[in-house]
Amino acid sequence: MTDRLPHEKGFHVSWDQLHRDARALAWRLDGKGPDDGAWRAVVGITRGGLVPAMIVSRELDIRVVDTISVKSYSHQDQREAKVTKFPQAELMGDGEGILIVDDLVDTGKTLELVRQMYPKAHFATVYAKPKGNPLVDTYITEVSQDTWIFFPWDMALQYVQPYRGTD
Ligand SMILES: O=P(O)(O)OC[C@H]1O[C@H](OP(=O)(O)OP(=O)(O)O)[C@H](O)[C@@H]1O
Ligand SMILES: O=c1[nH]c(=O)c2nc[nH]c2[nH]1
Ligand SMILES: [Mg+2]
Repeated sequence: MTDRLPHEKGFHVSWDQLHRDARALAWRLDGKGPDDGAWRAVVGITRGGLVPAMIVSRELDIRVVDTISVKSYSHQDQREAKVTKFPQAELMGDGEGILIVDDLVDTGKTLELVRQMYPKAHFATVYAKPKGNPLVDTYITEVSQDTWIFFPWDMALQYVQPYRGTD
């Protein structure tokens, strides 16, 4: 595929870069929980949030890990998000002391939905675009709205032609 995406820019993230950025996110969150700085649990938003959620839970030694599954549907130009799997209700309460982690926030539709359910949770993403920025409490790197972030699980190493081409 040589056509450009409808986004002007691409931000290609390697596994190594993602690992470093997710670690930086964990360190920023360290000691910031409401109960003597501690967090009760990490909840990853599937699927992209699972990798940073695992890294955060490992760095901060949080052993309680759960997931919430959010599926986005496109109806004409409107994106609508729906929860298809909930985390444990007794664990979550109103979200107090819970770290909810995703790989990125873009339009904010996903976090908007999850925030309505757990208003007291702390929302953390590795990357953020300006539209979704107000919905996230902590993030590491901001990219412009017209940038598409390519994650390592969506990419593979492949041959590219030399800049000057071949004979
Ligand atoms: O701020 P938004 O506009 O809602 O976009 C951000 C969400 O979109 C992507 O997930 P996606 O729904 O593509 O599913 P996936 O994580 O399973 O890949 C990404 O992982 C975020 O969860
Ligand atoms: O891989 C992705 N990159 C993005 O920039 C993005 N925005 C929403 N959903 C996304 N998925
Ligand atoms: Mg996602």
